[in-house]
Amino acid sequence: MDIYDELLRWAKGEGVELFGIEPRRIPGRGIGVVATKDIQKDDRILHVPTTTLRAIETVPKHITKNFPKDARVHGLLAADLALETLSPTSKYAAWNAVVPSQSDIFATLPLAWDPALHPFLPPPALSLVQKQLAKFALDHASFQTSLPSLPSSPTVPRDTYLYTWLLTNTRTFYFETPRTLRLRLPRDDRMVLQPVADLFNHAAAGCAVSFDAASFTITADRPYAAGDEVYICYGQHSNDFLLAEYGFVLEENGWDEVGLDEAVLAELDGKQRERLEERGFLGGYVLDADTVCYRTQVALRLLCVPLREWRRFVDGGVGEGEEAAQAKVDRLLVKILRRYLVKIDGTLETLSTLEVGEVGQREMLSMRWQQIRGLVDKTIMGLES
Ligand SMILES: C[S@@+](CC[C@H](N)C(=O)[O-])C[C@H]1O[C@@H](n2cnc3c(N)ncnc32)[C@H](O)[C@@H]1O
Repeated sequence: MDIYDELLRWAKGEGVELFGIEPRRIPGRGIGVVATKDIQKDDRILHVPTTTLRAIETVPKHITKNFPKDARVHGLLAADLALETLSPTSKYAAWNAVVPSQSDIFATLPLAWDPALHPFLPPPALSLVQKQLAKFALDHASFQTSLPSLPSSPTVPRDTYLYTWLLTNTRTFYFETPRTLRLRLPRDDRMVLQPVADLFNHAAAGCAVSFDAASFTITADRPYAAGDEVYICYGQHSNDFLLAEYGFVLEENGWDEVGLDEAVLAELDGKQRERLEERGFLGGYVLDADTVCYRTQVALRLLCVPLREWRRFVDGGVGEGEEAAQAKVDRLLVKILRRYLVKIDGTLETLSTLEVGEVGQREMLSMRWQQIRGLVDKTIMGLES
C-alpha cells in the first residue's frame, strides 16, 4: 500500500469522504488533488468532519499548559507537530508521511532561505517575511521555554521547530473553534490543520470551501474532466504574497500586483510624507494589470498641483484643470516607472551572477522580477498610448 492509499484508508476511518478525487504527485507542486472521473460544477468533492481537524483544542494539555496564556495557535500547532512527529507511534503517521519534507520546505519558503537572498525579494514579499521572522522568534522562544517542563524534557533543534512552523503556515485553514472565539484570537491566528483538504494546490480561482461547526465541504467551482488537477483558492493573493507565505508564484494570476512604495516614496520629501500621513495616504502604493491605485494617484498629485488643489482632490472634488493635472501625474508616473525598470533590470542582472542560496531559489526570484517587469512595462505602455 503506498503512502496515499494509507492516508486515504486512515482518513476514511476518520469519516473523511472523497467523491471523484484522489491525491497524486504533480511535477513541481508536490502533491495535488486530481479528478478520477468527470466532475460537474457544484458537485461535492470532499467532506471533512471537524473531529479530524488539528486545532488548538487537540494540542495535548502537557504542551499547552507550559506555553504562555496568550501563546499563538500557530506556535502551539507547530509545537504539537514538532513533538508528535518525533514520536514513532503518532496517531497522524499517515498524514506525516505525505507532507513535504524539511528539505522541500526549506528550499521553497523564503524565510528559510540564506538571508543573503532576502534583499532580492520584492519589497512586499520581504516585508511579509520580516513579519514572519518576528512571529517565529516569539513562538520559538515560548517553545524553548516550555521544553524543560515537558515529560522527558525533549531536545528539539531550532530547524525542526522552524520546519513544523512553516508546515503549519502553508497548510492551515481559517476556522473558528470555541476557544479561538472565546480567547478573541486575531483572525490570522484562527487556524486549523486539516488532513486531506490540505493537499489541494492553489489557483487564482478554485473550488468553494465552506465550513460549519460539524464539517468542511469542498464543492467544484466548474466542471473538471477525469485527470484534471482540482484546485482551491487560498485567497485573492498577489504573487509576492504567495511567494512569501507559500513558496511559489502563479504564471496566471488575476490578483497579482506590484508594490510601488519604494519607487514612489523616493520622490517625496519629509513634509510631503507628513501631509500624506495626515490624510492616511502614506504608502501602500500598488499597480495591477489594469490600474494604478488611487493611493498612488493621491501621492503623485501632491507633486504635480498646488496644495489647495491637492486638498480638493483628496476631499473628492474635481477642479477645472482636472485633465491637465491628470496628464501631469501620468507623465510623472511614467518617469518613475521607467526609473523603476532600470532598478529591476539591475536586480535581474545581479541575480544572474549571484552565487548565494540555491539555483531554484534564484530562479524563483528572477521569475518574480520578470513578472513585475512585465506589469510595469504594460502600465507604461498604457499610460503612453
Ligand atoms: C496546502 S499545501 C498543498 C499541498 C502540497 N502541494 C503538498 O505537496 O502537500 C500548500 C503548498 O503546496 C504548494 N502549492 C500550492 N499551490 C501551488 C501552485 N499553484 N504551484 C506550485 N506550488 C503550489 C506550495 O508549496 C504550498 O506551500
